[in-house]
Parts: sequence; C-alpha cells; structure tokens
Amino acid sequence: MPGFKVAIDGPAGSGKSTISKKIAEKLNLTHIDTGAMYRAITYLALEKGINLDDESEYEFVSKVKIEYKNEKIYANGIDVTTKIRDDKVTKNVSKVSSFPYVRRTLVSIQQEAAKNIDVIMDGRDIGTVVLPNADLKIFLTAHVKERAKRRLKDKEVNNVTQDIEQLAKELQERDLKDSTRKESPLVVATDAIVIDTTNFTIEDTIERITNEILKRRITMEELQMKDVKFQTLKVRDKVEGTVFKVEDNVIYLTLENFEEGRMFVEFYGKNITSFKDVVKEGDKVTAIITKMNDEPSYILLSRLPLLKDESFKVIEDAYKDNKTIETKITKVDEKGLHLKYEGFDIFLPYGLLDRELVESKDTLKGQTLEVHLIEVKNGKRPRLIASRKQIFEARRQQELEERQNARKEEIDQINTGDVLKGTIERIEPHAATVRFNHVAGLLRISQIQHRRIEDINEVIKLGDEIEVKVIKKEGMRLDLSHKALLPTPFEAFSEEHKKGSAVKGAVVQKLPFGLIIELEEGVRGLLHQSEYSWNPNDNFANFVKIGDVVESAVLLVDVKKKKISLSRKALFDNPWKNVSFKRGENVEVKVIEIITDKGMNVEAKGVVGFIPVSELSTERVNKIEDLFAVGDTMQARVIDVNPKEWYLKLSVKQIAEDSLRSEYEQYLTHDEEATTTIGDLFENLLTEKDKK
Ligand SMILES: Nc1ncnc2c1ncn2[C@@H]1O[C@H](COP(=O)(O)OP(=O)(O)OP(=O)(O)O)[C@@H](O)[C@H]1O
Ligand SMILES: Nc1ccn([C@@H]2O[C@H](COP(=O)(O)O)[C@@H](O)[C@H]2O)c(=O)n1
Repeated sequence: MPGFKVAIDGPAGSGKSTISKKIAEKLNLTHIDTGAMYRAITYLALEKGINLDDESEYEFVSKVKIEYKNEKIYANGIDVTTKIRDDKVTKNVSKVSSFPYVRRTLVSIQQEAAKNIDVIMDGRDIGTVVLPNADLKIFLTAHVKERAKRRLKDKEVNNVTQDIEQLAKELQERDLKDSTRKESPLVVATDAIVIDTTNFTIEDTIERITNEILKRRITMEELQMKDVKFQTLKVRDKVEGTVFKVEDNVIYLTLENFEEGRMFVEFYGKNITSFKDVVKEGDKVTAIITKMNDEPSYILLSRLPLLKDESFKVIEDAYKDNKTIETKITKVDEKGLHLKYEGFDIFLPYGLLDRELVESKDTLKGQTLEVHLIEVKNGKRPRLIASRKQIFEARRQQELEERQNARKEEIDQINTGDVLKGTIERIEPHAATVRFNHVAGLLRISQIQHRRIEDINEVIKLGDEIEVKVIKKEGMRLDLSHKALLPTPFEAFSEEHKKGSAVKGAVVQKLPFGLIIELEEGVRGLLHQSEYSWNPNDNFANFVKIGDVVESAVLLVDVKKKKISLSRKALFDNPWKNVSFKRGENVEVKVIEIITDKGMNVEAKGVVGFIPVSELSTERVNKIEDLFAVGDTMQARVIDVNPKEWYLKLSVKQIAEDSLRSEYEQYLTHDEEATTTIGDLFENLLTEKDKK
C-alpha cells in the first residue's frame, strides 16, 4: 500500500516543521523533517573539519545513519537534536545542501523513508523532487518580517537575543541561496496550495491543511460506493462499531467483523475534549478507518470525514431553508470577512455586510456573526458565500417602524399653540429644522424674529436650544415660530416709550393729513398735521421730504391696533399760549427781519408780529433799511390781532402821529391867542406832507 503523502515546502521560518509535527500527531502521520537531515550532515561536516566548499569531501554522507526516535534526531547514533540548531550549522547548511551529491543521497534516503507509510514531510524540494506524486502539496510562506519575529521569539525563549533586522537579513540570505541553487531549488510546485500564514495562527493553518488532507483521503464518492460489511477492512472504509471501553480521551470499539478499533477524542468531532458523558459502553458509532497498522493491532477510527458531510448537509439545509446561522469571524481582509461554520470556510463580501460593521471591521476577528447563506456549492473546495443583507434590512425596517411609531406617538401629543423646547438640527438659508425628540419642525427665517433677518446664521447656530411655538400642524408637519414668543416691536416700543417721550424717525410716507414716521423697524407712527406745529402758518406738506428725520413726542401707543400717534409741536412751547394783546395797545418790539419794500417782522412779548411799510413812519418810506436795522427796539401799536391765527399787526406810524398830535395840543394850550383849531392844524400838516 503506497500510503498517504503530504509534502510541505516553504522558506525558512514559515512554520513548516511546527505545522507538520502537529498535523502528524493529529492525523497519525509520520513526520519527516528533511531540513534536520541537511543540518545533521552540515554538523558532521563541521565536526570532521572537511573543506565545506569541496563536494568530493562529502562522500561520508552515503554512510551516515540518520534516525528519529522520541522526537530526537540521531546521526550515526549521536543525539544531534540541539547541536544542528547552532548558528554555525545554520550559516553553512545552505551551502552544504547545494551540492548535488549531498542532495541526491539525502533525497533517496527520504524517499525510502516515506515508502508505504502515511507521511507528512517538510523541506524545500518535497513537492518538486522528493515526493512529486504526493497526495497533497502545500507551500507555506509568510512575510519575512513576520518570520523573523517568530524566530526571534523562539530565540528569546532560550534567552538568546538578536537584532530583528539582522535576523530578517539572515533569513532572506538563506532563502536566496536555497531558491537560486542549481540542484532542486526551492520553488512552488505547480500543483501546490500556497498558504500565506502572515496573518494566520498556527491553529488556523493546521485546520486549513487538515481539511485539505481529509478531503483528499476520503471523498464523498468513495464513501457512497463502500459496502464495508464482511469485507477485509481497509483505510477509508466506513464501519459501524460498538463501544466496549470508554476512557477520557479514547474509546474502544468492536467492529462488525470482530476487529477492534479505537478513536481519539479529537476525531469524534463536536469539539469535545472528553468522552465522559458523551459516549457510553454499548453505544454504536459509525466512523471511517484512517489507519490499519496501529499498534497493538487496533484500527484507528475517525468520525471527522463523516461529520464533514453531515456538516455540509447542515449548511445545505440552512441555505435551502434560508436559515440564520451563527458563524465565527476567522479573518478580515480587504475584500470581506472569512467566517467559519460547522468547520467550513464561508466568505462574506463587504457589500453584503452592515455599514457599521464595515466601519469597525478591524475589531471583528474572533466575534460571532449571524448570517444567511446566499451561495452554496460543493466540490473539492466548496464555495460558500454569506450575506447580512437580509438581517440588516430587516433590522433597518424594524428600526424605521419603531421610529415612525415613536414619531406618531410624539406628534399626537403636540398641538397648535404648544410651546416647546428643541435643538437646531439643520440650517438652510431660509429655514431651520428644530428637533424635539422623534419629531422635528420647520422654523422659517421669517418666524425667528420680528425684525427682518439678512443672514439666518447670524441669529442661530447648529445645536442651539430654542423655545418655539407650534403655529401650524398638518399631518406630521409642524410649522414653528420663535418670534411668536417674543414681544412685538410695538410691544417693545410701548414698553420703552411712555407717553410724552421724545422719539426720532424718518418720514416714510406723506399723506394729505399728516406724515407716517418710521420710529424703529416695523414700528410706524402718524404725525397728524394738527400736531406738526403751534404755528398755524407752518405748512409741512411743502417743506418736509420723504426720508427727513423728524423729532416728535409720543402722544399715544395702541398696541392692539398697532397705532402710534405723534406730536411734534408738543416738544415746543406755544409762544401765544400766555400772551394777550389789545388793539391800540403800545408794546415794545424788536426788529428780527426786514422784508424789503414790505415791512418788518418784529418780536413782541415773545411772539412774532408784522409792521407793514405803510405803518413804519408818518413820512413816506423809500428804503426800510435807511430807517431800521435788525435788533432795533422801539414802541409800536397793536392795530390788529388774532391769536388763533398767530396774527399780530403793529404800527409805529400811529404812535408817531399821536406824538405829533399831543405836541400840537400842548402848543395850543400855551398859545391862548391862537385862532386855529386842532382840526385846522392837522389839515395843514397833512396838506404839506402831500405836497412833498
Ligand atoms: N501561523 C504560524 N504558522 C506557523 N508557525 C508559526 C505561526 N505563528 C508562529 N509560528 C512560529 O514560527 C516559528 C518558526 O516555525 P518553524 O520552525 O516551524 O518554521 P520552519 O518553516 O520549519 O523553519 P525552518 O525552515 O527555518 O526550519 C515557530 O516558533 C512557530 O511556532
Ligand atoms: N528539503 C530540504 C530541506 C532543507 N534544505 C536545506 O536545509 C536548510 C535547513 O532547513 P530547515 O528547514 O531546518 O531550516 C535549508 O535552509 C536548506 O538549505 C534543503 O535544501 N532541502
């Protein structure tokens, strides 16, 4: 019987011997570490002191006896297990192993050793030269930095320190020599599976290779074709046995053809570590024969190949029934997650994974994940694709419904007129969104303040807390107002400006009966024509323009009707208020203005009166300025007065005439002989004047 052969090749420190040794233990294979053989030859060559560069001095190799016993290696009967790991050996082994004579001699020893047994052999040329027909070829590799790191760890365990860069350099140098030598260089066999263990644990790698071995050792087709009953039992036969002895980690079974078999706990499957409480005497167990020549004549059994099919059935059923399965995340790479379920590798591309999980992908390794299978294809390398789409879409739908219910519940509690506190969640040029809890409302720019706002960002910021009034509710829509909670400009104005207070504002409109004055933005008042001036002759319509600033006093503020009445004249005294004139009364006047050819404006008792040119003198006045100047004071007689019209007409002439008359009267009193009457005298006087 040729035996089952596994070839493991790869560069230095990629984990070949560690992995091979563990798999050999697990699957009952014989492990042959060929590197150790080349090292043993190198050690002996150094011991002998031969010229290492001279191939003819290596004849001794054909006579060397190399043996493995109890995990130790012996060369010509000497235990060289530790010695072959010396730096000196490591530095020279690539040179020694490059000689064709050395290689050919060792290759034939290795091929002989592997004959007729189940073997896992590791080295540099196993898949290409030593076992070219191996049932499984693996090329193990890892990034050189990772390999150096692992080697450094090995050294540190033995209290040896070394610079990691130096270590990496040495590994690279050895790889270069091994892969560029002429005779059987280190290359990847064309039919090898390349496994990069940079990011794999030892267990990951073992599991991966074990799966490949099991797949090749016993295939489905073989199992189905077997009818093992009453036949000579062979490796790969499916048998049913009855348990007759149970130990912690092994069970013993009687097989149907009276042979005895045993099964170690790790071959029972289901991840158990002890048979206690799992299997009892008398139980029937179906298994596959994995080895026939086990001492003392027990047949080795395993349920793993069967479980593999059972597990695949579980996977197929889960796929058919669209069942949610709980998987374990074993690896995270740039394309997606690698999952494990029932011992199978499943791939889940990021496009089918929840967005939040994609964002935190680097923390996922080792976690469990519920998925659905969306593609299941059996074969040498089953193709299993999983998806979270159904799960996250269902969750999103549920969250959406929960949100909608919460919104509905909240909105049902809100009514038009309610005053609520919320947070500014979004700002756009003409409106902001205010979030309460599950619902949000719209606060238009026009509803923020009573005054006009040019830039919304000047008055609110994202995250601001704001009190608003619900001014409209329509279905799920809320229209909000903040200004509804603020005093109106009228209210603010009326608070600040009591009756009588002076205010200034620009004329924005001229009406036939008065002026509209803007006192503040949005606050306008009426200055009625009757309130413009005390002076009845002041006609604002003629000399007040739109835009002129007018000062006035507040007469009345009616907040409800939004009306403000203003008075300009209230700011001034009415000069006629306490003044009275009588016709014929003489008063002191002061010239304030000369109006050429017409007369003079004068001030009398604080008001303005007018003396026409005809009343300035008893004589004809050609040019007023020849007789009077602004500032002159004199007595004048009131000849007409109308306080309502602010009308006062005066005469200087009449006083002068009186004075003339009284002079003549005095004259007549002193001249008793005089014959002329006063009337005569006046008549004469006037006649003379007319002549002039
Ligand atoms: N994922 C892994 N796979 C394999 N070995 C690993 C892994 N992680 C760490 N190691 C460690 O890397 C070290 C090197 O492994 P090992 O000696 O088996 O490599 P090798 O390929 O046989 O090297 P060499 O060819 O130099 O003898 C060991 O200490 C091993 O435990
Ligand atoms: N099949 C092989 C195995 C090993 N070598 C050479 O031996 C060196 C030491 O091997 P380790 O696996 O113990 O590191 C290695 O660097 C090779 O030069 C070989 O040529 N062929």
